[in-house]
Amino acid sequence: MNFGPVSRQDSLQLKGYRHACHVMIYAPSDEKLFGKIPIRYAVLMQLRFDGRLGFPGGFVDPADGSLEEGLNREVGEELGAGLALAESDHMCTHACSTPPQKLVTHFYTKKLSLAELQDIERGAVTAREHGKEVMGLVRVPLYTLRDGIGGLPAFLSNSFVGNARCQLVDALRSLQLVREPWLQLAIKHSHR
Ligand SMILES: O=c1[nH]cnc2c1ncn2[C@@H]1O[C@H](COP(=O)(O)OP(=O)(O)O)[C@@H](O)[C@H]1O
Repeated sequence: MNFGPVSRQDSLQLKGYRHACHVMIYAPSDEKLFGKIPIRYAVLMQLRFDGRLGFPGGFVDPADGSLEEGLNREVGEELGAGLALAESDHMCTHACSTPPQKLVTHFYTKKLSLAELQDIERGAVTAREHGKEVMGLVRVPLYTLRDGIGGLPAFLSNSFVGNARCQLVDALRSLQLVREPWLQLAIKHSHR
């Protein structure tokens, strides 16, 4: 699937496309792995029913009224959390015209405190779609271990749905959650 960037506004004029909205929830963390490797940020993704990784969210129905109302409905079903995501949380939009479906993906990011993010993790196991469409939330390791593979490079080697992998890398870069040289190395050493 080939996704290209498009503005949120222009994407809404596209004919025959379905729209999907997804959100990356993250929080600063001063925790350390094994007491020494800084975690720096907790970043949430989810393991989906199809075995791939993606972000919370989904298709927006015309009945939803707005993209953000659709996103909040999907997030409620998947996480059981009322996040009240708004247009100001929007980060980027991409369109893909490759068959079988014309798709626009809208991506949002939301910074929370670690305590708020942990509340979402706890609540997610009681959400409607837990164990069905969503197999569980996962945190993205942002560090790279000494072997050069463990951590972010190995995580990026997983299978991702749609353009979720690009959304993750772009967000880590633009929000400066991972420093550029480490991000470059992680991409280079991932099995993709
Ligand atoms: O995290 C993501 N980022 C980008 N695209 C995604 C992500 N998750 C799913 N998609 C794509 O968005 C569309 C909607 O998928 P999803 O399974 O989230 O919707 P649904 O829960 O409404 O069925 C699918 O075409 C899928 O390829």
